[in-house]
Amino acid sequence: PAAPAPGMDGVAAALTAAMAEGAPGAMARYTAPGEVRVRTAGVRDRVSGAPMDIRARFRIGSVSKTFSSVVLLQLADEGRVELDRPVDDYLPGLLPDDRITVRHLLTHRSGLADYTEAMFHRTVPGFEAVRNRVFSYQELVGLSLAAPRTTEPGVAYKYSNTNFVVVGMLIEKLTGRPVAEAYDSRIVKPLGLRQTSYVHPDTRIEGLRVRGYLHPDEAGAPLVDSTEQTASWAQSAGAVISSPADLNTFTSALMGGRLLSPAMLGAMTTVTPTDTANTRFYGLGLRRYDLSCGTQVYGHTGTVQGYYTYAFSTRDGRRSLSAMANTSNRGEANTALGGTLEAAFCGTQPA
Ligand SMILES: CC1(C)S[C@@H]2[C@H](NC(=O)CCCC[C@H](NC(=O)C[NH3+])C(=O)[O-])C(=O)N2[C@H]1C(=O)[O-]
Repeated sequence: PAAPAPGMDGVAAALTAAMAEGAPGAMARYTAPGEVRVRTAGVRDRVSGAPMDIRARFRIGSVSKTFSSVVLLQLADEGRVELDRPVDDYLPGLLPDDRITVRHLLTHRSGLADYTEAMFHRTVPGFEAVRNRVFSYQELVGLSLAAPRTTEPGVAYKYSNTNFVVVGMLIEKLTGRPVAEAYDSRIVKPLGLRQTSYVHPDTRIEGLRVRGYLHPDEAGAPLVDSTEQTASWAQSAGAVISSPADLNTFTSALMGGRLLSPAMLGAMTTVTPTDTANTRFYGLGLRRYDLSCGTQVYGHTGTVQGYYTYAFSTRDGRRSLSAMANTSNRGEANTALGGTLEAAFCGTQPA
């Protein structure tokens, strides 16, 4: 019998809580030296009733921002881009303010408005309007520039998907190749992430998949199967597809120093607070959560139609947790799923 794992009882309780808040299913995978622990709950497909499966693939949303950040920081390590230079030096004329630097994009301090606020103001109509649309990067930036800037460059943190759309444009300008190739050659292949892909604008999730279910704004309205979408509204800000094991590998490898120089990883993990409680922070395309037991974990969260994701590791990369619930537009389910972090990394028992 496996050794007792008190934290995993807490993880299981968090998955159950996410389901109680409306997720059809949820799952989590925790790794520590010589240890892999898995918990699953509910279903990955409401029609077939297929049970949640730890091997299944799903949309990771903004965890994709950490993939994009790693690629850009590798280019910085190679001397091909400087973080404190204006974006305008690399993409002349794209942005209306040449004070916006590459670092401002990675830290969400550019002031560029987030076009998804208007796009998804009405959840299901907004999603249905774009789920099969293909946007160019330029179109997405244009949507942002049609809205007022949120801050002077560098002055304040204001999360915006637009920042990582521009990061994708930078990667394609600097490499001369699509971001998909950069993810593949710089992260997916070197780490052997066999369940990770960037497919745009194809709408399907190939292979064993989790179906995602979007909660409408109207209470009691039926869930919307949001599995198939181009994710073109997100692209380098949120269109990667992955699995729990690959996310464990990715965050562990990143924090373990396998993807960036020590100096660049140090820059990436240099954070500023994003909440008043001083427990949530943002670095360069990377979140830091300070947990109640004193453990600091680094990674990213994701919210894309039908999927909530958490993917975090300890600073040394020796412990990691990935968790997913197949619903969205349901904050209570997201908060419940987030309870897997405290349980896994602090060993807290269910309440
Ligand atoms: C900062 C976030 C939360 S939002 C950002 C990005 N996801 C999006 O921008 C999609 C927003 C609409 C999602 C949709 N919600 C609505 O339509 C509400 N009207 C739903 O819940 O499926 C991602 O992923 N990030 C999360 C992150 O980084 O954790």
